Amino acid sequence: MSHAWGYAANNGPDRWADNFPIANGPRQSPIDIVPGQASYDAGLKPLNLQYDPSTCLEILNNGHSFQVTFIDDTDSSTLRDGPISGVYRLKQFHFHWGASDDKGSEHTVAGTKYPAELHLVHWNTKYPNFGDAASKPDGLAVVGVFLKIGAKNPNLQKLLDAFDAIKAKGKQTSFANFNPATLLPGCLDYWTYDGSLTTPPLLESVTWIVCKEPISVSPEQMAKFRSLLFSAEGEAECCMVDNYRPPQPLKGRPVRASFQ
Ligand SMILES: CCOC(=O)CCc1ccc(S(N)(=O)=O)cc1
Ligand SMILES: [Zn+2]
Repeated sequence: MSHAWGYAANNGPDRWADNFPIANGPRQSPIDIVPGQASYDAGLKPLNLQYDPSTCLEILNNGHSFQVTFIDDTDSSTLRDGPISGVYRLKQFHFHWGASDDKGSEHTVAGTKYPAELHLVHWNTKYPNFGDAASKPDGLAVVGVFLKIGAKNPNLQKLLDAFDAIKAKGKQTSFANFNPATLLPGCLDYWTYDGSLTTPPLLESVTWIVCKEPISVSPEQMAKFRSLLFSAEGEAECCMVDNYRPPQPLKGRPVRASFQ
């Protein structure tokens, strides 16, 4: 029985290709974004994010990150325009972070790592559901937002205040009326490229939309992220940190910028 994937030496990113050979595919994520090599595309539209807080359902520890899940049976919380065509529905958002403030993001900018990265995961409504969309080259769109050490972020704090109920793997609790738009930066300039899920099954179905401007997180708030556990209740405690995949080869892919 192969052990489940994770971020440890024996099941981490360097071992994922053992069970998921697409890990060495042509459009893997994340990548290092080099601003000087990105092409400004005047045809790229502004992002159109419309989120309804009443679609917010629960917050859970899935053993890899913490995730806030949304009701996605209507077009109440959607992403339109930007680099995509059609309507994509918000399914969930989650984060990746480091054991210290010098690492944690998945995408990097000219080699710079941020302490954390937010992913807002949307699926293309031309397909019947998330699972089906995740297997299509234009099935998913993920908005990435970097977190930078600075002032306490009151909107992030609403998430962190729920952590006592989801400390261990498999724990979940109801989480209502949260507006994910409060986690977006003021400026929605972005880079975009064709990529993949950054965790197994690493499916090459993601249009990545990475915001240039970070949001703030305080050192104390980062410490709260690191208080979550990879481990379940009754298991030896293992702090949830360094749950990020490093940048992958670009393999000739264009990276476009919505700004000059
Ligand atoms: C078909 C089942 O696939 C899944 O459940 C994938 C979930 C999943 C969603 C988003 C991401 S990320 N870090 O690339 O934003 C990784 C994994
Ligand atoms: Zn992610």
